[in-house]
Amino acid sequence: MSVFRPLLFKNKVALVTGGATGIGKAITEELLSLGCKVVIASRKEERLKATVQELCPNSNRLRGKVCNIRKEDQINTLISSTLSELGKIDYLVNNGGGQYLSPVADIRLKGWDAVVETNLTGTFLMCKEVYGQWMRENGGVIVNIILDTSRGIPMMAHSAAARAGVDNLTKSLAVEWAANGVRLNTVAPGGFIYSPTAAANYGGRDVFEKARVGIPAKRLGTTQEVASAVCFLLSPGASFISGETLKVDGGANFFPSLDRSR
Ligand SMILES: CCCCC/C=C/C(=O)SCCNC(=O)CCNC(=O)[C@H](O)C(C)(C)COP(=O)(O)OP(=O)(O)OC[C@H]1O[C@@H](n2cnc3c(N)ncnc32)[C@H](O)[C@@H]1OP(=O)(O)O
Ligand SMILES: NC(=O)C1=CN([C@@H]2O[C@H](COP(=O)(O)OP(=O)(O)OC[C@H]3O[C@@H](n4cnc5c(N)ncnc54)[C@H](OP(=O)(O)O)[C@@H]3O)[C@@H](O)[C@H]2O)C=CC1
Repeated sequence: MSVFRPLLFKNKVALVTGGATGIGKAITEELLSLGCKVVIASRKEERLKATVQELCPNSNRLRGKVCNIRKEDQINTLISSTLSELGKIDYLVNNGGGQYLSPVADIRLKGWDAVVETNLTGTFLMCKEVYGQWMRENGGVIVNIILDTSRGIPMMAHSAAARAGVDNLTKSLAVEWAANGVRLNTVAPGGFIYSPTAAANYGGRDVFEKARVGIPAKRLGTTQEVASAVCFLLSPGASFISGETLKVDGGANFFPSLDRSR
């Protein structure tokens, strides 16, 4: 059940990358329930179609658009087609991203570049394009999803470096674009938010279950718990918050026994 007041969100237009699965899908569901129109964008068309069919089969309040955030021309088209169909973009959620597990010594340059392009460069391009085409003149709110990198992330060093870059980029943009009415914040889920798609990338649910011991609450986080944080930061309730990083980790960051290398 949503904790937000729909009046604050009604008829807002939101663009959510990676919005067809996992955390992005929970954000999409929450925004739809609040009355937003939502565009979800990612690489795999079949996932987009399935989510549109599941969440909004009989209305065009939810649209799926294929876009690889590593491709500048595809981002340009995503933003321009959203604006021509829906007339505005009030909210951008840069949630699409990911990585693979590897010790640093085994990461090849091509793999490093793929992860940095996906997570850091992709977020930079999305922010720059939505600002240039809409938010510079009209304002808006951006939330960037990262990983909590505050203690480094062994086996995911490429992604940790890229996400720390996103966190810092967010702070610079929050200052540069404040006078244009644009707010940006970062949400940092702490490692273990269970979703079937996330688990599939890392060998199944067991990998996530093993993390319970390192979480003070002794449970995994849910995708809805990340979505709530995102919607708070999008809402007018956060209208004087910009450049901040909000961890959603059940306090795990303060729990020293967490062994992140497993
Ligand atoms: C332990 C639990 C952690 C929980 C916390 C985190 C959770 C999450 O983040 S959940 C989100 C999970 N979802 C994803 O990670 C999906 C998105 N990920 C990807 O798409 C890939 O990991 C990507 C970012 C690297 C992009 O892959 P792809 O489009 O396939 O990239 P390329 O074809 O350009 O490959 C480039 C290069 O990258 C290396 N590489 C890619 N995958 C792997 C792998 N599984 N193992 C080792 N190396 C990999 C490799 O060098 C590739 O080049 P080639 O060797 O020539 O193929
Ligand atoms: N689950 C967790 O414990 C945590 C997750 N996160 C982060 O949260 C975000 C969502 O992850 P989660 O929902 O768990 O996992 P998912 O694998 O379900 O989500 C990743 C999404 O990103 C999309 N995506 C990946 N690469 C690209 C690309 N190049 N262009 C466009 N879209 C892309 C994927 O769609 P497609 O493959 O169709 O392109 C997919 O929808 C990610 O950034 C993840 O790293 C952070 C901390 C913890």
